[in-house]
Amino acid sequence: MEDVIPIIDLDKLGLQTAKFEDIDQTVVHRVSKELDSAFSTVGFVYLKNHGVDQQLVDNLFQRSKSFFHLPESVKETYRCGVDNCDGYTGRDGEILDTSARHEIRESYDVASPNGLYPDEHAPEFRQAINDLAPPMCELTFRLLSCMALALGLDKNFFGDRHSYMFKAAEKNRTIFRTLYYPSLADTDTLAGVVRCGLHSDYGTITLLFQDDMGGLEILSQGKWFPAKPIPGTIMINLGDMMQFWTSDRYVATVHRVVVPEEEIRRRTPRQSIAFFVHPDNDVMIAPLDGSGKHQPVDALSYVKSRLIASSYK
Ligand SMILES: O=C(O)CCC(=O)C(=O)O
Ligand SMILES: [Fe+2]
Repeated sequence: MEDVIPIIDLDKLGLQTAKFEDIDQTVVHRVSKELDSAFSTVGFVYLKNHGVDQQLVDNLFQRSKSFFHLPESVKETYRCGVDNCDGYTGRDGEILDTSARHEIRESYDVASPNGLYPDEHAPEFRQAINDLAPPMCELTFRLLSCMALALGLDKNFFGDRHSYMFKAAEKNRTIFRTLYYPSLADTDTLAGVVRCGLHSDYGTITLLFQDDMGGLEILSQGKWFPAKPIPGTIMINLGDMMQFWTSDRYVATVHRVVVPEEEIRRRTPRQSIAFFVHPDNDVMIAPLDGSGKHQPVDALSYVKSRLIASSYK
């Protein structure tokens, strides 16, 4: 199958260059253009040479697995809701595609270093998140600067509107989510059962790590394409709020995670880690070009409306 998702080499824009100010402007310019082109067409990109330490990523995959292997009754004590944005969501706890009968997925969300962590039952989970969060935030700020430049804005335009990213849930709904798709029984292969129903993400951008199982697909120009895992890369996709902000110049592409056809892959659990970047709660999202293409909405009201629509329990 043809590869529709471009790979962008961050080169010196990766975290191996300590300070954003020291980065070669030709690299910033190239990456801005490449992000602009990807976000205005397919809505997804792979980043290579991003500089996020793979050991920190592997560690979070491992610590997450320890949590998800706990008994359901223990995991349920950390249950998440629309208002308390930290915690666990079990199978069918969130239905992203209302035509799906079941979405067989588990997740654990945290919105800040001080949120609800399963310290008693998975003591190393908190540290694993909090080791990976700072590089994720720094990389995000660099990407937001490139996106602002590509749109002819001040380079700090988006960064200034994400100032509480992963700092305080009452001020910003950026979510670090670790996902676990359990082994599926034969009865789970019936029509209408998916690992993750089709949806677009709600925020500005999403940074995603996936294991090597595959199953993520994106809908582009009316066709589904696999977004296969490429080791060492981070997948970035655009969310609805950025689509509104840019008056649909950038597209929040619909995606899903399907149940694998091969039995061996169906029986194998899948894991991924998503960093859902959201603007500060009180930021009004209104088309930057002044067009009336979308109704202005504040970031918090928007995310809450989407959580309610996904019958988040
Ligand atoms: O698990 C994945 O690969 C993607 C999950 C996803 O799209 C989401 O949680 O928004
Ligand atoms: Fe998604």
